[in-house]
Amino acid sequence: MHEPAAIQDQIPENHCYGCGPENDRGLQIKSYWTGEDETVCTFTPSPHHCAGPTQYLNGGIIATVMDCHTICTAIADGYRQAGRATGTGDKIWYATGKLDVQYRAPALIDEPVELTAKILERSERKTHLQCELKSGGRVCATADVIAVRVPDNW
Ligand SMILES: CCCCCCCCCCCCCC(=O)SCCNC(=O)CCNC(=O)[C@H](O)C(C)(C)COP(=O)(O)OP(=O)(O)OC[C@H]1O[C@@H](n2cnc3c(N)ncnc32)[C@H](O)[C@@H]1OP(=O)(O)O
Repeated sequence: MHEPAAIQDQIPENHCYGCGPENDRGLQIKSYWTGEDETVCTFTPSPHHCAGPTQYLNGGIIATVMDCHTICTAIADGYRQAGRATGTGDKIWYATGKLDVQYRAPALIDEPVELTAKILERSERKTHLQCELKSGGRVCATADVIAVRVPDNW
């Protein structure tokens, strides 16, 4: 069961290409909590997001949606840990310190991809997450991500 609002719609002033509602030429992914430490996102590719062969999704787009889904999860978790609703009070930002993607199978361009993110560990300065991307019912990519907390003026 999803919380009513997407995480990205609660984070203010985000112009990110992958996840910023303020970027009308961006991918505008939406992520939702499914549990204490887990989130999901469904992304529907457009034909121009293709790889060399037109039936498969481009690897950079795969990395982008995994990056944005996990970093937005870390940001929302930062607010949760602070005991605040996402986007309220002083801004909490995380940037990608590490994004290690394993491409395991080609992802189809003409089907939505399903992403899950799981928080493995968190400390004051960083959050360690794992991400899985499925297409056509199989795992096509996994990622190991370190989100690092950055100041508002980053
Ligand atoms: C207003 C701001 C907006 C921000 C973005 C909006 C995002 C919206 C959503 C966007 C979604 C898309 C998001 C994007 O696209 S974000 C864009 C892509 N990312 C970047 O451009 C990041 C560039 N790098 C930096 O700014 C700094 O190097 C960062 C901030 C990453 C670290 O800075 P700094 O070096 O000063 O940090 P520290 O030394 O105090 O270390 C702190 C802790 O972090 C650990 N660590 C650090 N690096 C790594 C690493 N590579 N692997 C493993 N661990 C690492 C480190 O060991 C330490 O841990 P501990 O020893 O405490 O245990």
